[in-house]
Amino acid sequence: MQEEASRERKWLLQEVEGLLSFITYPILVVDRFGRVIHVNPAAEHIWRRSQVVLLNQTLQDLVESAKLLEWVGKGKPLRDFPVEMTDGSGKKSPYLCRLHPLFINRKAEGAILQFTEQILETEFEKNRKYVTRYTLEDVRGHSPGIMALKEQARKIAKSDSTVLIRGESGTGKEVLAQSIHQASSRSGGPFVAINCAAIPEALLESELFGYDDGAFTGAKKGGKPGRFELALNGTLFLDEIGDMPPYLQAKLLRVLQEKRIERVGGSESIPVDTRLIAATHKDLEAMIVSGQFREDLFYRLHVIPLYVPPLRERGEDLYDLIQYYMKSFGDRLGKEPKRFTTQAMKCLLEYHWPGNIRELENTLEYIVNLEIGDLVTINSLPSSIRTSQSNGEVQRAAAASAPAYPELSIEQTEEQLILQAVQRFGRSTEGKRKAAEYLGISVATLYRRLSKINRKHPLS
Ligand SMILES: Nc1ncnc2c1ncn2[C@@H]1O[C@H](COP(=O)(O)OP(=O)(O)OP(=O)(O)O)[C@@H](O)[C@H]1O
Repeated sequence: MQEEASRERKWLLQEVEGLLSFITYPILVVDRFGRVIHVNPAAEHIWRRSQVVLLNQTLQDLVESAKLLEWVGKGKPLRDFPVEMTDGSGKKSPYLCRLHPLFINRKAEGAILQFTEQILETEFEKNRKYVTRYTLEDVRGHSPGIMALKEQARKIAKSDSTVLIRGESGTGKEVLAQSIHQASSRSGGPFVAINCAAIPEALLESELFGYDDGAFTGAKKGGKPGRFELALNGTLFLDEIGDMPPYLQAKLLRVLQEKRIERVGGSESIPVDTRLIAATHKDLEAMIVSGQFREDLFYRLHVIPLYVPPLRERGEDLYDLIQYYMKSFGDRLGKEPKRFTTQAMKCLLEYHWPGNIRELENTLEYIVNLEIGDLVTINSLPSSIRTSQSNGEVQRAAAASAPAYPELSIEQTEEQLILQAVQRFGRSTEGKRKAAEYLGISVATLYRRLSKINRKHPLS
């Protein structure tokens, strides 16, 4: 068994090395401390150091960005994070970094980093970056909160007013922003996103507004357009707006009022025709009170406020999302969808999902990857969910509220479980199908048991 696992590991490692060698961009795999644990030949080439040498280095030795290491620890993906790197010939150049987090038991333990030289970016890649992946059809869920949100989004998509999307991290704010762009008359134009928390403060201004020739040392010859200009005739998505520094808040307010920008170091006033969608998980009202966020900017952004509810308030959607991700990861990995035991499904349904849909997605990816059998049991779940306090609390609360006396017979317990499941999923045909799956019995058995219960207690 152990030999088998070791063979499998060796095989996997060779596969990974083979795949990495095909990629012409430098790639680093690092652990959560930034220690390099894997590199590809393109990385050896750019730093002109062999794999053995690079494996003894850290991210900080190779890339000039303290913030990048912070993001490795956050476990969130990043696109187009600007960094500076000194290559093997001593030349310092700007690069864009893409980060794919790696998890063990759902804890961020490292990341895969890919670097693209900014000036080497092809036109194709530039355009690809500004294309959306999601439409309103992809905003999954039928809970009242999500149905109302989708309806609101459909209504406001056509207007050009500024939208402020609020909601906890991982609830799908960017998915919603992309969907609004897709449903708008600007859908033929670019969707340009920028994460105000991910871009180092010193670079944020020039990223947003662009810069003119000679604006600062190291500036690209001929200047560079900012994201406002790149989003011409399209939508600009300002993610994590609560992290925008105060001096840029003032500048953004002016741009929103005048609909014109000036590049850093430039004097020309350039008209901008862009719809703005901002998003944040922060409490902006509290930030206004503490002087961290400008009240006038808040009201400029707050024209159309939208709120994406957290997953724990979308009980009706949870079951469908679990099945959806089970199927989608199954398809991706060439595996048949697995069934859940009642106990495992109960645990997932009762968990409080602090990381929202992103956490659910990671959890299902974990299950589909690691579960060898057809049945997902409680032991197949990440330990953090199995042992989570919320589940413990639910169990304790259930135990506390259960009548101490009289004890129920097996038949009565079964009746109760069936009635609770039907109550949870509804009495429609679809609801009964879900209830049967939740209970781990066939639909026919559920119907038989229900008619038996109905005969015994005609009013239940
Ligand atoms: N309604 C949905 N249906 C299916 N998947 C979704 C839905 N909403 C979000 N997701 C998935 O959840 C993940 C997180 O979504 P997204 O990045 O939009 O969240 P966010 O609220 O912008 O997060 P953050 O505040 O951390 O930036 C994505 O991988 C996305 O595919």
